[in-house]
Amino acid sequence: MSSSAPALAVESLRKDFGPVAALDGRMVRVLHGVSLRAERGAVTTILGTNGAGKSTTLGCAQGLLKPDGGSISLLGHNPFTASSDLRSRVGVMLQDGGLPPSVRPIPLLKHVAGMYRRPADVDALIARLGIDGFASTSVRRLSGGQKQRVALAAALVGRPEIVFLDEPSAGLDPQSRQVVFDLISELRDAGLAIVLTTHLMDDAQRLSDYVYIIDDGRNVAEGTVAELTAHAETESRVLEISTTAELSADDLRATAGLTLTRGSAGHYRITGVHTAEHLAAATRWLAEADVLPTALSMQPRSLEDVFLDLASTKEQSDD
Ligand SMILES: Nc1ncnc2c1ncn2[C@@H]1O[C@H](COP(=O)(O)OP(=O)(O)OP(=O)(O)O)[C@@H](O)[C@H]1O
Repeated sequence: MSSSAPALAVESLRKDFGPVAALDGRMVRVLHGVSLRAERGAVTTILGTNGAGKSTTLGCAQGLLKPDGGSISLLGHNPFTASSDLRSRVGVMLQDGGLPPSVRPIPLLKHVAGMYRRPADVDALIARLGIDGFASTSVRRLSGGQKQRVALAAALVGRPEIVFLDEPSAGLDPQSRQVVFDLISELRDAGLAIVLTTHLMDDAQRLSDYVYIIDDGRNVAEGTVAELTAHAETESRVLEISTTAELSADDLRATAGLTLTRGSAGHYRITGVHTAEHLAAATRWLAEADVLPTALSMQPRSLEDVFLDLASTKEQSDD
């Protein structure tokens, strides 16, 4: 990562909303001091469960919401008071696209490009993202994945120095997803600061140079993917199980601190396997349930496991 000033520096950010009628007209604090940095030439990912405060943090970082405390530097400026000059150096891709429904994608992108002093090569971007394949369809009639590609192109067309991407691969088929991943990697290598929010842990694990996990408006963990999973790797494994039998998380809960989660159909994961005795307890539990799996395998923990652990720790402490 670059040693120069970060493209985005958020320090001890606080944000209140309200007054909230359901709280007798009181204000509600949703950010309690979030801090993060996004470097140039890096993908910085913000992970958090629904309602953790990701959108609020990014709304403040983009100058759309006024913070109630802390500080934000976006390309060296306060985004809430900065001039439109700063906006032209920042790209934003929203989850719902925010695109006008009645226009066709190519005139739209050319129009957006016309608003910038030194736009990207629009035709190259259109070809790269396969937008010419649905050029005659108005935005209203595009599929979710097609809209995503147009929204990504619109965020990049001004050749921003920092770009905010909200779920950039949502709704994309595997081929388009790969195109988007390759483009993000190239832009990162060219020095762009990329701030990513996603619920897709595979995306986060594959793309991120640095990850912040926030929960309930606070930082709970940060590091590279390797740092976040390495410590876990030496301490714990995941037992992956394939079976046609129905396994119940409730039945396992009392067993040696093991946790069962259901993945895709017929696939389960048991986390909390720290020792050989834990593994024996897990297989004993399967035997007692008279389940002979079609496949069993031990895996290192993924970013998703780290994230789920942090989220479940929070749920337990809320009980
Ligand atoms: N205008 C508002 N008034 C009151 N509360 C709000 C407002 N906007 C957001 N909140 C609350 O702030 C908290 C954080 O919301 P935020 O949208 O930032 O979460 P998020 O991490 O982006 O969630 P998601 O993954 O669901 O998009 C939530 O509890 C939400 O209900």
